[in-house]
Amino acid sequence: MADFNCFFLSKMMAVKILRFNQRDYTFAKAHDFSVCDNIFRMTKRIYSQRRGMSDMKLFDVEDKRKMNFMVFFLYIVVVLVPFSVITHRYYMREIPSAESLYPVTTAILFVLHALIAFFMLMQYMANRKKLYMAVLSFAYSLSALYLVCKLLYYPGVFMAGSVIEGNLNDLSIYWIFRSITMAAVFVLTAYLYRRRDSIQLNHRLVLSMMLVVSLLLFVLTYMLSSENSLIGLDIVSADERNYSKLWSGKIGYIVALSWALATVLIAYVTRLKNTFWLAIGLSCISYFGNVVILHSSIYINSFAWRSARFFEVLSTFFIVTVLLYDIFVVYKKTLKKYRVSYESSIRDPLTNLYNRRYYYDAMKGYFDNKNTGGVNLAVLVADIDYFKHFNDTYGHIKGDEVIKYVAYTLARSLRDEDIPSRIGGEEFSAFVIGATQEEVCAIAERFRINVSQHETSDFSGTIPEQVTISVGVYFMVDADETAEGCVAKADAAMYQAKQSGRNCVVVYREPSA
Ligand SMILES: Nc1nc2c(ncn2[C@@H]2O[C@H](COP(=O)(O)OP(=O)(O)OP(=O)(O)O)[C@@H](O)[C@H]2O)c(=O)[nH]1
Repeated sequence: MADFNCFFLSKMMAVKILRFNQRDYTFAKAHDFSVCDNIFRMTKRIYSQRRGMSDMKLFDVEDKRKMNFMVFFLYIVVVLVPFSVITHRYYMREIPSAESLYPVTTAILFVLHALIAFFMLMQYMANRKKLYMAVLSFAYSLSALYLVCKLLYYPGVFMAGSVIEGNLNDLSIYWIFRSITMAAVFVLTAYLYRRRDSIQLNHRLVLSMMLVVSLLLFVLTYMLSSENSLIGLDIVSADERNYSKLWSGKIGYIVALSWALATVLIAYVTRLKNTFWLAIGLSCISYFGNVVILHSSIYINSFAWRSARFFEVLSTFFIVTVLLYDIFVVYKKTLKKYRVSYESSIRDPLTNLYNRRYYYDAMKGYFDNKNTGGVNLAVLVADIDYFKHFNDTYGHIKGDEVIKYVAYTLARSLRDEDIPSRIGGEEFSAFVIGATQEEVCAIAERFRINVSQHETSDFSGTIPEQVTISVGVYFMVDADETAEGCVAKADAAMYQAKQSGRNCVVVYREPSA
């Protein structure tokens, strides 16, 4: 017993320390973290020794975090690095596909980013504590806006028969601003996630400031594009249609650095503790890979452009998948909770038989459906004989055991289609559907005999002495009878059984006039 208590005490401590570890490290530090750390390690050892015996859910958090980091590094080592190396090797190789592939992927990305923004906004609406979700939603909305603008620079997409060729300089300006803004918002997300428990955060202020800054950046992007002649940014040579000027300057490095910073911060602050943050981390590192790969490309049709696009699509795909998976998880959990709460609302907690309310509702439902025509219906009512004696002699806990035993025996004595219920303290009832009168009497008799033979049951060790029951049976004759009426008649027959000396089955007979 002492061991058992210690087990739970340790479990509580472990919860606390895990929280310190992941949520409030500074608080833990200020309160002598070394002590907590020792207890944590000790608890973990106790748990490890008990693996298989106890549920290890607590440490799932830790294990999952490590797993996510492994996936993260595997992605870098197995996908990102080899892809970048291959791309670097063949960066000049031109792919003869049309430039039209570019606006097609842009359109796909636009739809996906708009969807992500919508899903994240819904998550924020559902849980207003998650300000970082609103901010992320903002990042993807902005990205969708930039992507639409990029599409507008491909007039050929909208005009049948025209050549699909965009203004590469403007497209690059939009790409740079979209990337830098998104990376900056991811950095802000990491900060907000870290401060998610803080009540001082003014959501409206944060979101309004983001809106203003983003709009200013958007206007600046527009001003730098060819739409405006006052100021301009010339990064792509329009005649040669190549990007050597862009990548020889500092801009490429700034974009790459912003994504590197966003990746490190997201991984450090969130510790990739769940699938969502893993997806965000993978997304950031994919954007970083995107920039690194683009760095080796000069022509729009080069292999490097295609692989960079692949990483951008991949990065979006991670987020879409995890958001859809989240919806599935929430749906599954809600369904499970609903089932559990529904079951507990229709069951009697002591015996797990149906409760009185469900029992009467089920009978009424059966009568209302007019399924009664031609089907034999019967009601049994059973009461434990001298039950007060069990309570008085052995105490109420033993009395409860007797009730559980009789309920268990009732359920075992019935067929699957019958409905057993506990309708009162030590009173039970069953609705027997589609059985002949002989079969119903046989069921009632079987129930009575089974109850009296507790030595051969699973309860042999807990029932102190023989238990008997008195059973009343009523066969429904009139299609217009009510559930309460049927139970009352079976109850009357049960009282006759009590009067006849108990431990017997009596069938209800209409009193003669
Ligand atoms: N342990 C326990 N006792 C209960 C519960 N519900 C009702 N009782 C007790 O069950 C007893 C019912 O006793 P009575 O109806 O007087 O009659 P009896 O002793 O069963 O004798 P009979 O005349 O054979 O019915 C009362 O003492 C109630 O307190 C319960 O959920 N658990």
